[in-house]
Amino acid sequence: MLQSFKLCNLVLSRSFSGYVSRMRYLTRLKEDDEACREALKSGNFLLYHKLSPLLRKTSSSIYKLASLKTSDLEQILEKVGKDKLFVNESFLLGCTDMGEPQFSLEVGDIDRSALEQECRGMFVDLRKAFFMLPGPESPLAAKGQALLRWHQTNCFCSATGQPTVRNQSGSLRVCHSSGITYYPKMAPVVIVLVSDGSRCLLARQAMFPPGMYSALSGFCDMGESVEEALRREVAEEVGLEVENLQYSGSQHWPFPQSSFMLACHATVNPDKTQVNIDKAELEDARWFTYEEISEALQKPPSDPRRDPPVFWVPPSYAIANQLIQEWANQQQLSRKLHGIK
Ligand SMILES: NC(=O)C1=CN([C@@H]2O[C@H](COP(=O)(O)OP(=O)(O)OC[C@H]3O[C@@H](n4cnc5c(N)ncnc54)[C@H](OP(=O)(O)O)[C@@H]3O)[C@@H](O)[C@H]2O)C=CC1
Ligand SMILES: [Mg+2]
Repeated sequence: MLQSFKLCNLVLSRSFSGYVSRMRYLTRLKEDDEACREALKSGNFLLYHKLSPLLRKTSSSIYKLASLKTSDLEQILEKVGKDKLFVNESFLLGCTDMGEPQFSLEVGDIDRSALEQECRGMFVDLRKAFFMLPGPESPLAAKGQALLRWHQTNCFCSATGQPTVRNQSGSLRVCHSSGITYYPKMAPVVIVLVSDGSRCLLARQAMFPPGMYSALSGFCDMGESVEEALRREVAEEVGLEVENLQYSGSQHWPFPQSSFMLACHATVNPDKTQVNIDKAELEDARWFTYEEISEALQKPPSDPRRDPPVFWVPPSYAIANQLIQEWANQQQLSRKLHGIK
């Protein structure tokens, strides 16, 4: 018993110190241009063509993010007529579990099909890539795109109009004229699954694919807490007052631009569930039963051409799905406790 406890502690402390040293290494790469240039010599590179990540089919016909080593990337660049120093345009993303630095590089000014051929892969729109990639790779693909997009849209100082200059890692941009430093930003968004105890409230915007309903969401206003934003959004969009907020988790969401999703559960008084929809924001909002939700969770997204559309919920990579899943699990448990089938 004692031995297994010691072993467990050893494993934990090893992985902990491994994690800590990786994070310290990344901090150094962010702050020290010279160290980052050195790291580029032994990096792993994710390529994006006009913000679409490069994917590669593995032997088992599964798609993965294509990750190229520095020497391979330099060779490919030379073959497509680009100077190998172009690797220095990359941005630092993180590092692998083995401590190898990872970078993202936009190659949109190089011929797409020549690159696809040389890299034995294909550039895929990020929304499609989310459906194709194994779970843990989607957030990395999104992070790489978000960082590239931020640099592409923050080339000038908003105070002076002068060009901003990146550091080597891409963790910031500086305007040398005003001295202002700009850091990559995400917009905070609250997302909430409202329950009345036995049903949950889902809504759809007119732009959603047919049949898809999701949890309520909205951008935080300047100066608001998560709790304030969440209560306001629910009041604005469906005219209800929520209570008992409970934090569930968070997610970086790249569509259409970088949002930082903060996901919560909340309840309403079961006697005050009449929704009053803000039609400017939402096409519909409805209460769904446990049976409807558990059926939707078990089936893949509906065929968008089906008429009338079938109800479905966001796919598993969206934090809305996590909220809905958690609510269904909690309902299932409480039904079991009360002997309901
Ligand atoms: N991962 C997930 O599970 C989910 C993610 N989301 C994401 O959450 C985000 C917010 O959802 P949504 O319900 O549409 O938000 P809101 O309810 O706040 O409605 C969008 C409104 O906010 C405006 N807006 C756009 N960008 C910003 C910003 N950065 N700050 C403040 N206001 C802004 C828009 O104006 P206009 O368009 O007129 O410029 C629009 O009127 C979206 O990016 C969406 O993709 C939503 C649900 C699930
Ligand atoms: Mg909204």
